[in-house]
Amino acid sequence: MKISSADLFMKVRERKPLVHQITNFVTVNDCANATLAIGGSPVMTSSPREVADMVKLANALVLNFGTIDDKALEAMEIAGKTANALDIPVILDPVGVGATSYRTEQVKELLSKVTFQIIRGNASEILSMMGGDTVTRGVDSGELAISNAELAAQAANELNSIIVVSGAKDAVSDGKHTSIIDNGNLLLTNVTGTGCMSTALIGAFSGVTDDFYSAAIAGISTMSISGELAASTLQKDEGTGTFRVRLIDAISRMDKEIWMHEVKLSEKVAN
Ligand SMILES: Nc1ncnc2c1ncn2[C@@H]1O[C@H](COP(=O)(O)OP(=O)(O)OP(=O)(O)O)[C@@H](O)[C@H]1O
Ligand SMILES: Cc1ncsc1CCO
Ligand SMILES: [Mg+2]
Repeated sequence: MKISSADLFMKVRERKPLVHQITNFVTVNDCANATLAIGGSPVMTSSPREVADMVKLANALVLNFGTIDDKALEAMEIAGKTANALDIPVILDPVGVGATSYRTEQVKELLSKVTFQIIRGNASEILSMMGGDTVTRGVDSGELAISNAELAAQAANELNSIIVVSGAKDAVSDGKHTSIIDNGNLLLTNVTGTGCMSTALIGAFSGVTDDFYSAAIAGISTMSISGELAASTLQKDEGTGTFRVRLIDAISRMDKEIWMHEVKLSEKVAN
């Protein structure tokens, strides 16, 4: 598992996958820059009249619930169905699901129409997608009793998708295997969109392989390791603004060697 994720860095930079993202207006620019930094090519378009044509050109599709409205949801359904028909991987970021009934109902609706190869969210969002008691506050995660690894494994079985639960420890599961990534830095929670950007990275890696488990690990671990590296460069008079810029620097410098040196990845077989 470790080796196949490591090999994806070069593949992304060689192939420059086009990652079509229907995403939120808060973090759209950061997601485009994160995609470029890892070697992908972003396109962020959301008109229901255009998305079917755009997704046909794409290597991966990312659907992000951050600022959904009825028009964006219409575009997501069209793009998602088109991608499914063409075997283009679809990745969901269920931002804020659990906070309001609109988000929770609409994500269920979309799940019934579109197949997602990977779903990445924080623990509250993933729990809410399984019908659990909601602890999502706005777009941030609350405290849960269940570990991210257990949650990811259960959600993978229930939702029939590879699940990434991000947090202090990130977990990736296909329901049979669960991997834990013990990288990260608290500063990642003080800059908006680090979760959205990690989903964009997962999209880029999914555009160059059909090993979506390895793509999910590569994407989320790139964000967590880049957070550590960016934090380690901060001087006394620097804060979250500089951190945000250094984060993109670290993503743009990430490669197989750095990743192999920094990643704290453990794999276990669930149940
Ligand atoms: N307590 C923590 N300590 C260290 N790293 C963390 C912590 N919580 C989250 N992270 C890291 O922050 C990144 C984003 O994950 P997070 O769970 O905060 O996403 P999110 O809630 O969807 O964020 P957003 O909605 O702002 O985009 C991941 O790389 C994750 O590992
Ligand atoms: C702050 C915020 N609100 C809606 S989307 C978003 C970006 C982080 O998910
Ligand atoms: Mg999020």
